[in-house]
Amino acid sequence: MFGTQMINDRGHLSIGGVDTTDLAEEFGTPLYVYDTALIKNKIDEFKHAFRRHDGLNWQIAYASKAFSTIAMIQLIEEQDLLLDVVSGGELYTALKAGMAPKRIHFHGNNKSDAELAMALDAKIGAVIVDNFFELERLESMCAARKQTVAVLLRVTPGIEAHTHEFIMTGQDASKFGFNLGNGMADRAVKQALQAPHLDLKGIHSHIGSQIFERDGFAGAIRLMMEHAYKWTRDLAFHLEVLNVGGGFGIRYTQDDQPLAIEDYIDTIVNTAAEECTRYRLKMPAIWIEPGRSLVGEAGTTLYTAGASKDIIGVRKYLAVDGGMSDNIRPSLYQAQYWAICANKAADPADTHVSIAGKCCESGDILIKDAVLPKNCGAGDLIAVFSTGAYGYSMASHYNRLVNPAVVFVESGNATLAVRRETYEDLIRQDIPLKNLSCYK
Ligand SMILES: Cc1ncc(COP(=O)(O)O)c(C=O)c1O
Ligand SMILES: N[C@@H](CCCC[NH3+])C(=O)O
Repeated sequence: MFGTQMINDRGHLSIGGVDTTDLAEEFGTPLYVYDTALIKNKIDEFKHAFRRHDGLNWQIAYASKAFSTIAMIQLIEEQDLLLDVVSGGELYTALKAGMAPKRIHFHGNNKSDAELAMALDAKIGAVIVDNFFELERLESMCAARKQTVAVLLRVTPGIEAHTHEFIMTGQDASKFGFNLGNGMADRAVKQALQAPHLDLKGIHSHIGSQIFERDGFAGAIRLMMEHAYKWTRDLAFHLEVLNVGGGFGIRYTQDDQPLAIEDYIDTIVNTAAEECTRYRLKMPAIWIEPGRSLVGEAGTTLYTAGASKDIIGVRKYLAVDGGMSDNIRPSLYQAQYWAICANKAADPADTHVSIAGKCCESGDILIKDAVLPKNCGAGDLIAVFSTGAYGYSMASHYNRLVNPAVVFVESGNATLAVRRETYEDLIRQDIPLKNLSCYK
């Protein structure tokens, strides 16, 4: 179990000192429950890992794509982190939450003019430029506004991180960034240096997500520093910032063994320092952008079990009141999760079942091989762990299911952070046929 999760004296799972059966009763299911103390602990672990490196200039920006709501961003601001956004919607949420614009960085491989204008209007801290199209547009938009903006260039180091192919981003064939290997990044640096309204601070790479090994980070940094050396020598460009993105792995199942946060940070900082010594470069500021590793383990989804189907000798299904609409990751990446029966948490888990979602897709299976107590069935509460990242943020309305509520729990208190959608919310943007002029 993670953070403040424990089995209380009623034999129930409790999180943040709150019994999950009480949460289900008060807020309904499906329900995303966030252990905010655990989020703060993770933030502290990252800060501590950096502070061990004396004299290092560092920054942590939370990648809000992992879980972006007003309350979450306010928690991030309160913890003194920076914020990454990748769309106008994420930027809007951040600004509405009161995040200081200077502390926001804007990513994305296809930012629209409207999104760039929104970022420039707000005077955000930095734009991470992904491609030549954006580089040119950003310079001309800034010129028209007589405004300068700090930029990093996203580079693709040509590293295949050991993770699911859908969440690898550092390989040569990636849709993201300027390739280091084929001269694209060199041209981008030259072009950015010549752009009078772009203040080139450094480079950024993000090699992928849910990474359990050091090699990918170290390899990417070596390649980036080799190029930084060439840019210093040939273009008199000194790298102020080396942003190595996010991607730090977390525990979804009991078999997962991610590195300690310190290990990731030590690898990053030590590799950068070694390369600076090798090339006689000044150590750049090290920026990171964790998403999953800050919020993933802090999130638990509570479902109520309903129908079951026992195909003797094949498989037993237990269906819950949510599914791929609140957690697309099992269907999209074959992601594995761990679940327990939250109201029978002290009972021995000895029966293999497939926890099925309620969407009209055979692939809507949350956990193919869960192990639950024998008598866990209709009406029981199922807790799926580590759903805090890319669950709520990737939720859909498939089958017109409403998005679940989100509650934050801490020190025995539970507070609603996002209301459950209503059926009325589902049809709010719909326009009746009789009002469609083309139909008349
Ligand atoms: C550019 C960038 N930064 C940061 C992240 C956050 O990654 P993670 O949630 O794996 O830490 C992502 C997502 O993978 C990303 O694309
Ligand atoms: N959404 C993905 C990770 C991609 C993150 C963005 N680059 C996941 O759930 O694992």
